[in-house]
Amino acid sequence: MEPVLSLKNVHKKIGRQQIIDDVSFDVYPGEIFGFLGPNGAGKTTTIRMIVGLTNVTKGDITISGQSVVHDFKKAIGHVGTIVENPEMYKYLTAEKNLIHFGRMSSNVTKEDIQKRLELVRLSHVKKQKVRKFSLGMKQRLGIAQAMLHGPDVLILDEPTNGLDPAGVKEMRDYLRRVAKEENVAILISSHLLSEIELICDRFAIIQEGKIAKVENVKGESEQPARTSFFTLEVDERDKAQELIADRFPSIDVQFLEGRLRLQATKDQMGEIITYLVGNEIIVYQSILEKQSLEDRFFEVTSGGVS
Ligand SMILES: Nc1ncnc2c1ncn2[C@@H]1O[C@H](COP(=O)(O)OP(=O)(O)OP(=O)(O)O)[C@@H](O)[C@H]1O
Repeated sequence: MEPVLSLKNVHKKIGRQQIIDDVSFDVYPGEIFGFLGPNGAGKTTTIRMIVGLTNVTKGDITISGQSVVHDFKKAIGHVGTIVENPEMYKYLTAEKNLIHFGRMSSNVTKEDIQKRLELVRLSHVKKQKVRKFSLGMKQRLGIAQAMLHGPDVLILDEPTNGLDPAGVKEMRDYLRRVAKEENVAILISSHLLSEIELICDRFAIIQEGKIAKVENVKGESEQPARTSFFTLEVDERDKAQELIADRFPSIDVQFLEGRLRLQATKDQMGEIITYLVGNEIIVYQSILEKQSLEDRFFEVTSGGVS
C-alpha cells in the first residue's frame, strides 16, 4: 500500500537552531498515527511544515503523492486540519457553521454536509446553536468541518485537549469511524501516552527533533529482532534450563514462581520451544509478558515526559 502522507528526511532550522533533524515516517490510508513527544520536542513545528505554515529547510513531505515543497497548492488540497481549537460561530447552528465553511472551498455539496454531520453523529442536533454544545460536540463538529472537502489525510494537533476521560473515549470512537468509513489517514500529535495508546494504531516518538522510534501500539516494533520477556511452563524445569543454556548460551534464563523466565525474540522462542519438545520436555505454555506502552516509551526516551 502506498503511504498517503510521507515525510522524507525532513529538516527544519530556525536561525542556527536545528529544530527538526532528519525526520522520516509514513502514514497509510485508514490508519490513526500518533505523533508522540514531550513538550518542545518538535511536534507542532513538524505539523506546521506538513500544512505549509512554515517552510521545510531540507527534505520533502508528500501528501497523496504531491510534494508540499514543490507543489503546495495541490498537496494541501488533500489535507483536512484542526491545528488550533476549532473556531466555530457560537450563534450559528451546527449545520449553518458547516454551510459557511463549505462555501470557502469549492465542490462541497449539501449532501457532503449532511454526510459529515452523520459521520460524527451530530445530525440530530444540527439545528442547535453551537453555543449550547459541549466541548466534545464542538470537537466533533470540528472534525466534520475538516472532513468537508473529502481529504485523504486529517491532521489533529492535541485533539483531546481539555476533554475528560469519557470525552477522550468518545473522540476515539469517532476518529475510528472516520478513519474506517472514509479510509482517511489521521495524524494525531500528543504528549500523552495514554491517549496514543487508546486511539492510535501506530506511533512515532519524537525527541529533541529526532524520531526515536516508530512502533505499533500493540507492541510489534518496526525495528526487527525486538526481544520480550516470556515465561515458560514445562514439566522438567532444571533439565529445560540446562538444555537452553547449552544450545542458546546468549539467552539468560531465570526461575520465576516455578516457571522459567527468559528474554528472547519471537523467532528465538519458536526455536527454543521446538528444541525443548525435541528433547522430550513437555511445554505446557509459553506466555509473552505484555510490556506496557509506558515501559516501552521510557525504554526509548530514558524517561523525561509526562
Ligand atoms: N519560531 C521559532 N523560533 C525559535 N525556536 C522555535 C520556534 N518555534 C519553535 N521553536 C523551538 O523548537 C522546539 C520545538 O518546538 P515545538 O513547538 O515544535 O515543540 P512541540 O513538540 O510541539 O511542543 P509542545 O508540546 O510544547 O507544543 C522548541 O525548543 C521551541 O522552543
